[in-house]
Amino acid sequence: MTTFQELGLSNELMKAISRMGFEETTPIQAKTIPLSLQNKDVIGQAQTGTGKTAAFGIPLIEKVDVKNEAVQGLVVAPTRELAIQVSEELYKIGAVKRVRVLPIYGGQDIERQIRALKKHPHIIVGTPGRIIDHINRKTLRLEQVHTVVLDEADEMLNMGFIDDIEAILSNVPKQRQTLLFSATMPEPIRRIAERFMNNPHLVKVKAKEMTVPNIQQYYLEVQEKKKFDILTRLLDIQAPELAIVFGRTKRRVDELAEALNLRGYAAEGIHGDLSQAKRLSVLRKFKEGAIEILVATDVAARGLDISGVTHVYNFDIPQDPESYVHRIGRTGRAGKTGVAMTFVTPREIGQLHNIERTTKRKMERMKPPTLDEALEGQQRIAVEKLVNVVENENLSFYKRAAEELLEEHDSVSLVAACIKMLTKEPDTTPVQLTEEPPLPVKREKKRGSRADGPSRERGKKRRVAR
Ligand SMILES: Nc1ncnc2c1ncn2[C@@H]1O[C@H](COP(=O)(O)OP(=O)(O)OP(=O)(O)O)[C@@H](O)[C@H]1O
Ligand SMILES: [Mg+2]
Repeated sequence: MTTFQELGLSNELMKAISRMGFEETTPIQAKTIPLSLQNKDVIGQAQTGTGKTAAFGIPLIEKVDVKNEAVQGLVVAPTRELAIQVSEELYKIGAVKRVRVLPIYGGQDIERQIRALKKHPHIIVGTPGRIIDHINRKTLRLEQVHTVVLDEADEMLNMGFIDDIEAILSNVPKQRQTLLFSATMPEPIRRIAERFMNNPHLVKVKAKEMTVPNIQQYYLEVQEKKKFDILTRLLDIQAPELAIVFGRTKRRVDELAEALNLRGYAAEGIHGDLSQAKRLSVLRKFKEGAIEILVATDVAARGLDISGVTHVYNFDIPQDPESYVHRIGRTGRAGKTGVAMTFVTPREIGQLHNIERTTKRKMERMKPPTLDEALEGQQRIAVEKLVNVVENENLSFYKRAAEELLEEHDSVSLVAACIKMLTKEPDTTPVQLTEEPPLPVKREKKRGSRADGPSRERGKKRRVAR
């Protein structure tokens, strides 16, 4: 284990890092921070939730000259939510040093961003489209940028952002450092990376499997028509603290969120067709626990770090192994445990094996639970609630009534009645979901072909809207 002290960081950074509660470096941080501090180009690959943001954020912030008012660092991320989250983490790392960090992304009032850009941020974190917008309007100047980070670089290429990235990089000095981070680095990205980078060091945190060991992975073979009933039974049995349910298309996400609400769950959907304000408010409510289930397309699969996500459900099997790795990586972060459940229709078993081959990890088969098992699950939750009240609350006010009741009824019947009243019986309200055709059988990964409708943003041909 390496401590941050051993990396020779400034006192300002040390103070900020200890305020963030980080004690030791994670492996990717220990391996890449020294290289980045020496201005080397780095391709960093490590499992989800293992601190890649700070791995590029710490050296980036360390190298900022706060007296210089020019933009010195540029971080590019594939989604708006991720740009915001990364900028928040960089802000924390740079809080003591007083580094100014600004997120810029589509869907936010451009005039407001222009005003914020005039306040001389040192670091910009943005999505490709909006960064280009500002470059073209000359409201963002990048001549003094010394470090460029591409977070989730492979996803940006999947989404067809390659031309945008090239355009952005052509506005940044050639003598710069380029850092590329992701949990997955399929071969094509490494080749393309060579074009953007100068003799990059490939740092891969050695792991037997592509996914973290603290996520339990299961699959359930389920007929398309039965998926929804099985999902709600699982929710009743597993009682996740916070859960993310991934669906394949925007329509699917809308329908699932509505159906879950019909059955009494606090769920909301997030996908690329919602307004930015709506996307942010849904995510905020989820983080605060006001909704317990986030239903999402792959737009929420990458990078998002939400503590308390205990379960990920792949209602539809992901289109490619990389997507699987990132989706399930929304749980089991920073050493916590998590559970991932993937539904597979009989015709999609080939895709399941394809995922297992790539991740080098077998998912455990789980039998779909019955309605009785769901009821047992709910009963168990009721019992836990009851025990919790017995052990932790002051019941003196209720004891007299209890004693009177016990004179007329036996204690077992009374407790059974309490449990019955507290148990939420599984809801079987009928719901309507449009059937999704199974994924086509394919061995080769096809890029940029997620069946999630055409993109509305800047409509390039390979771009995927989610
Ligand atoms: N050294 C550390 N000690 C403790 N916690 C850390 C450390 N570094 C990062 N973390 C925390 O771990 C969590 C995951 O970090 P981060 O989001 O950077 O992961 P990631 O590797 O980028 O994952 P993904 O591949 O999903 O994007 C965050 O909450 C972060 O604050
Ligand atoms: Mg990340």
